[in-house]
Amino acid sequence: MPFRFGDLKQRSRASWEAYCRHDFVRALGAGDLPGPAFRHYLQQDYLFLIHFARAFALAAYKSRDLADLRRAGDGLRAILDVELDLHVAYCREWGIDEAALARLPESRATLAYTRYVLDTGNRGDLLDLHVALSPCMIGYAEIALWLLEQPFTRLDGNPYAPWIAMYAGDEFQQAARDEREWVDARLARVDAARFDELVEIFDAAARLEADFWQMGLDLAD
Ligand SMILES: Cc1ncc(C[n+]2csc(CCO)c2C)c(N)n1
Repeated sequence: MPFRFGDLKQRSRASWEAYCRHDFVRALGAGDLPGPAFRHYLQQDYLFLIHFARAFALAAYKSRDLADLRRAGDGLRAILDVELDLHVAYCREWGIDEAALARLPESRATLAYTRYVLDTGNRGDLLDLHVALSPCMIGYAEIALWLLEQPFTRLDGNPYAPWIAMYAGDEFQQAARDEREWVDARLARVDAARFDELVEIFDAAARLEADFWQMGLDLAD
């Protein structure tokens, strides 16, 4: 049986659940996440996105054919032209201006996660890097859809409703599906020993995503 993305989730179930069902996520859905926790998360996410963009540049470097090179280039451009602009606008609504973002000290959770992804890509190949990126790329899309199904989620008067709508929206859902397809196609060709290595990377990245939410809740530096 060829391996698929779902097998990565299955093998890392505890870490994946801890990430996707985190208290921060539930509070976003219920609309009762304290404002300072969201603001702290947003600020650190700005720094996260900058390193994430670098990871796509690394994916370009690690690409062996034009299709993968284009995919990496498109991902990098999407972060620079769409994601970061949206993020800065979102921060402004939450009273954080861009000059303040540029001066932010990086939290340990941001440092750990982003540098782990970059190191994984540096020492490994393009599949290692994509597996390290997949909890971010695919997890947020799953989280947004899950929230829309939960009885505790309310959208009326929820200050986080635009956040949920953005990740539940067609553009993000399509990007997540594309990523999943790419990973599925590559996983279909790996043996069990190689899959074990990839599970280790996936599990670490999922744990680091959960730590990122926790950093927001704890206002941790
Ligand atoms: C900690 C953290 N993890 C995941 C995302 C979500 N995300 C970041 S870039 C991207 C798609 C590429 O354009 C997605 C889905 C985030 N914002 N912050």
